[in-house]
Amino acid sequence: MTSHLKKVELHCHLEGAAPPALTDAQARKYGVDISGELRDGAYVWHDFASFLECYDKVSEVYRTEEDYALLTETYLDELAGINTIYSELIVSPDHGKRIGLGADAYISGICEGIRRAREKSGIEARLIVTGERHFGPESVIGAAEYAAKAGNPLITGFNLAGEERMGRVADYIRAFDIARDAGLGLTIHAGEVCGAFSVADALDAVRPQRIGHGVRAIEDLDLVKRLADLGTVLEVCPGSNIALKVFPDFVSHPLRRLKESGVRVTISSDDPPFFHTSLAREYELAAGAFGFSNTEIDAMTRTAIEAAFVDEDTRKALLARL
Ligand SMILES: Nc1ncnc2[nH]cnc12
Ligand SMILES: [Zn+2]
Repeated sequence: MTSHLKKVELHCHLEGAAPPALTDAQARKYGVDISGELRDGAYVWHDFASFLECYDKVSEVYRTEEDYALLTETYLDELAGINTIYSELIVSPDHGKRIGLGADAYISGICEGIRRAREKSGIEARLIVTGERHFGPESVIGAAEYAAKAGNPLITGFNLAGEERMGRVADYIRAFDIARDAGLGLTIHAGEVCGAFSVADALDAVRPQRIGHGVRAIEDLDLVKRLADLGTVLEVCPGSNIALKVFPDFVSHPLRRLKESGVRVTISSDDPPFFHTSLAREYELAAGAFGFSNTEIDAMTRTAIEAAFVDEDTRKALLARL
């Protein structure tokens, strides 16, 4: 049983956390036909590409600052309700721009949601601005420039998400240089849809502190040793990996092998309702499907706090709450 454990999440896409019932209400409010993407209370997709399309379409029904405040508050309230003390939300100012809301209002709504949730439960949250590979390298540079110039203390990291099969990490070095120079923490989606080469690419081109997923590093044991030696933290999302068929089942999922090889691993939910999961379920899977003891799970949560993109005072306070 893990319900009593304190929890931390480093990898959750904000729009990917949108509860289907809320999305349905939003679609009705704006008169958007979302029946192709949302049916019988579940999001509809059949592979990684159609998942990304579904994600982008769902995002389109969140249109105002208040919509984003509500979405953020709703998700953080859910996390706080399962004893989560810290959450990093992956956000995409490009989505704000695409719906005509604009990046500033998009971020401002999200920050209001964080403020409301923190006031109720004390949950801490930070934002990881992401560029989306499938929006092209120029847009990724734009996202990095936005994050760097925002001067928003809640924006503490930069990520690269989206279609991993589009381009190589080296094509995005400029964006990461901008983010690094601004003092942002760096993480990259790699080794999810693409194999070990993609994780090696991320280390060679950028050397981020963390990697989103990274689980297909298991295909190259020298690379696994490199990750362990560097202390790179993996944001592992087992439920997402199984839903997207990165691995056929939990028995073949490499979370335990990576941990036992000395790689620093953490657990997150990625896009919970899209993958029929939740952070609560991911912690239960860690105990059930992967057989970790509560002490081992607490150690992963501690690793997540150690790797969180926060100032040292906040890190100390979070460690004290564990
Ligand atoms: N699992 C995932 N991989 C890459 N990009 C994403 N955007 C939302 N979820 C994602
Ligand atoms: Zn992700």
